[in-house]
Amino acid sequence: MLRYVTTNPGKVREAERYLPDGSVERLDFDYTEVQADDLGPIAAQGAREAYRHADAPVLVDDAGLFVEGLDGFPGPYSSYVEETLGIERVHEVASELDDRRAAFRCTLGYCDGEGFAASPDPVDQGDRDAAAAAGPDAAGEGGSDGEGGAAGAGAEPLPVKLFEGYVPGRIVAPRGDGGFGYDPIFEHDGETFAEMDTDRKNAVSHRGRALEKFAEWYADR
Ligand SMILES: O=c1[nH]c(=O)c2ncn([C@@H]3O[C@H](COP(=O)(O)OP(=O)(O)OP(=O)(O)O)[C@@H](O)[C@H]3O)c2[nH]1
Repeated sequence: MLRYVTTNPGKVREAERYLPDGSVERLDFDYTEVQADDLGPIAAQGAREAYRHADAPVLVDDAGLFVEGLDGFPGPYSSYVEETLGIERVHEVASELDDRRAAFRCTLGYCDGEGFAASPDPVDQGDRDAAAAAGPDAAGEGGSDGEGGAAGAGAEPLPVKLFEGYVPGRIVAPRGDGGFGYDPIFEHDGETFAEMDTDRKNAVSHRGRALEKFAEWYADR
């Protein structure tokens, strides 16, 4: 059984659509988020910590909103900024900007305590190029994020497989009641994410893109 590791029920609601019924359960575990200017190392280290905690295969979901006119802020700090400033104030700050383009990014980190057979990097390079404005290069493959392992100095870190998704949009005044987090102020293709139902959001969202890549790899592995 795969554990989808998050304290955020909104993420699980979206993820369930991609994973076969009964194959996944939520693990409400608040892993340590290392300080990094990118999501990859946070998801990788989180996956290792969650795997050690669960002693079972885990999938960690680290996400963030990258505002172009703010050089990618809040990015990896999105959760903290949502809790402290709140999304209305993020919108106020963004409304002062000439450039209100933004992107959501999601990095999934999978760890089952085993190594992975050599395979093409599941991170879609095209997505990454398109995301140039949305933050620094994020993803890599198992163990390539440079994090230390838990087993002690000199030990190999537990391998982690990363899957990344990205969606472009722009910051607008809040609209809509659905979704969670920054959804009301993030517009993609004329609609905010909070105006979309879960299926429609999944079809275009950063999390949907990352989950699609993960689900395909997971089914074939
Ligand atoms: O409008 C949104 N639509 C999304 O699809 C989305 N995905 C993430 N977020 C927000 O970005 C931060 C991520 O932080 P985050 O990855 O650390 O997650 P989190 O703290 O909510 O839970 P956990 O999974 O870490 O336990 C938090 O503020 C989330 O609300 C989103 N906002």
